[in-house]
Amino acid sequence: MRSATRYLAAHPRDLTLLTLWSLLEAGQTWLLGYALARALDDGFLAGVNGAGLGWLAVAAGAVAVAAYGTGRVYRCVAALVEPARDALVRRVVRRALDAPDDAAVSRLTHQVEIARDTLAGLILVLRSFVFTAIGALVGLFVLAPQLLLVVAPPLLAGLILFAATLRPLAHRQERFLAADEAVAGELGRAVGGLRDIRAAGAEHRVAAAAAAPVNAERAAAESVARWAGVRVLSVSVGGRLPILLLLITAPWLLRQGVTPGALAGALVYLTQSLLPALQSLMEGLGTTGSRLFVVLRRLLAEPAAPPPVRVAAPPDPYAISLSQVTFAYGPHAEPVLKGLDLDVPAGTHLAITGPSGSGKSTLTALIAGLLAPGGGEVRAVADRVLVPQEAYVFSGTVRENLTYLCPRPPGDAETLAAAERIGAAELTDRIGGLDATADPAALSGGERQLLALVRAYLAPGRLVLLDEAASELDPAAELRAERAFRRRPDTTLVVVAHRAGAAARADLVLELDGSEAELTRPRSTGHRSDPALPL
Ligand SMILES: Nc1ncnc2c1ncn2[C@@H]1O[C@H](COP(=O)(O)OP(=O)(O)OP(=O)(O)O)[C@@H](O)[C@H]1O
Repeated sequence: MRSATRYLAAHPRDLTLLTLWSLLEAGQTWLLGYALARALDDGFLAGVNGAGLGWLAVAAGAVAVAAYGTGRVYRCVAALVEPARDALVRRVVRRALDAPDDAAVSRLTHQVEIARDTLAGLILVLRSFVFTAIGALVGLFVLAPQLLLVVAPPLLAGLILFAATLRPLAHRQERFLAADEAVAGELGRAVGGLRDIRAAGAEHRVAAAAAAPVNAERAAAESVARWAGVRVLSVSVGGRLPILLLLITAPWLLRQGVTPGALAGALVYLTQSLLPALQSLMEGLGTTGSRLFVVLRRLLAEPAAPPPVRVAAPPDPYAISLSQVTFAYGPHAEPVLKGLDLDVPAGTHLAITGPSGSGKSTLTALIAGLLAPGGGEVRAVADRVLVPQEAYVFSGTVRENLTYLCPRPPGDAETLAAAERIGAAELTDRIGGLDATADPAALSGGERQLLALVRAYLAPGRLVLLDEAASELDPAAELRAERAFRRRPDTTLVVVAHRAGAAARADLVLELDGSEAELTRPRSTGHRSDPALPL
């Protein structure tokens, strides 16, 4: 409620327009009863049929004018609701990128649309009730103030009763939904294991376990039904009791000087305007409101953030230092790495090789801090950039794609120079320059990898981890990109390499094989003066 009020307060213009157009509706409500009263008193009952018909024509004209206003109202509601929907979509996408889960697509499509529709419905219903009530109450007062004495008290009592049901009913509906989900979860598990349940003769135990959530759901449903009953009572008190009272007190009202036309007009206000508006309000707030409440809660709930992996700084002169690192993907899984020690001096080019599944990507993820070791310690310099095999290119300009890892965007000359060094200059030209839009689907795997490599080159990381990041480039292009990183000042380069040449070019080679690891220095180095290597 608070965030909805804050949101509406942030859109004063649309809210003002909505109010102004809604006033037309209030005017029509008022005119409907008033014109009928006049048509009777000054027209048909006074024997002047022309005047009666004239007043009825005025009422009909008012309906047409109000219909125009209603059309405008819909536009204002759209202007209010669409930005809310966009904000929700942004939030859902950000959350899905931070912590992807299976429900992200449902949230993005189904739930956001429900939120938008229900929010629009709610604004329409609330607004309609407020303005209809204003129009009807003003009309009653204008016809005869005594009418308000009869109508206002039950109407007020009904509204108070209704307001009192809002919170308890919403809570009970939420409890019911939670109970419903618990039943679905319990039954889902049981259905998945039906064959085993029958084989083990465990039907009674499973049924007993399912009884608790089923009973809880039944109790929750009964509680919702009780409060829904109170809500129906509030419609009767607020919308129907005034009609009854008006009929019962009709003789008294006539004695007080209220005209028959005014009485008929009052009945029109009550039956044609107030009662339907009250019913829509209760229906709207009751069903739509709770739906919105539940959906928004889900959409806005923050996911449980995975605990950050802390990677401490390595001792000098190393960029990476691993001691006795053990890692397995599950408590009962074979360890991928077992007791691995590795010290990589800053400025070194390390190649990690080994057969498929030997743990090369796992090791780079541990160094990058994406995985936490099960045992031992991983230490690495803080500024790191990891380029995975699946290069990520998004629909945006080439410039945005190349520079989005830079805290301060580099100039165009620097960006183009980086593209040139990596060997992507021809590609950026072909796409249409830095301002052209990159279409990820139209680029080949190798082209996407080139863009990701330039992005990593421009990023401030002193430790660059290339996990088969050039696997789709031809050997010459791969060599060029690799050389660019080697020549980049103050850079430690770790390359996961399948090609033999890539390993031969490195200062150090870590060969992984099962849980064994061997660190060697290839014979053909000599392009760089290494600090004392821990071999
Ligand atoms: N998320 C995961 N959950 C469970 N097991 C995984 C997961 N990721 C990798 N593994 C397993 O861990 C082992 C090492 O995988 P990893 O991807 O690190 O090997 P790799 O040497 O990089 O392989 P490749 O050369 O094929 O890319 C493999 O047996 C793999 O099946």
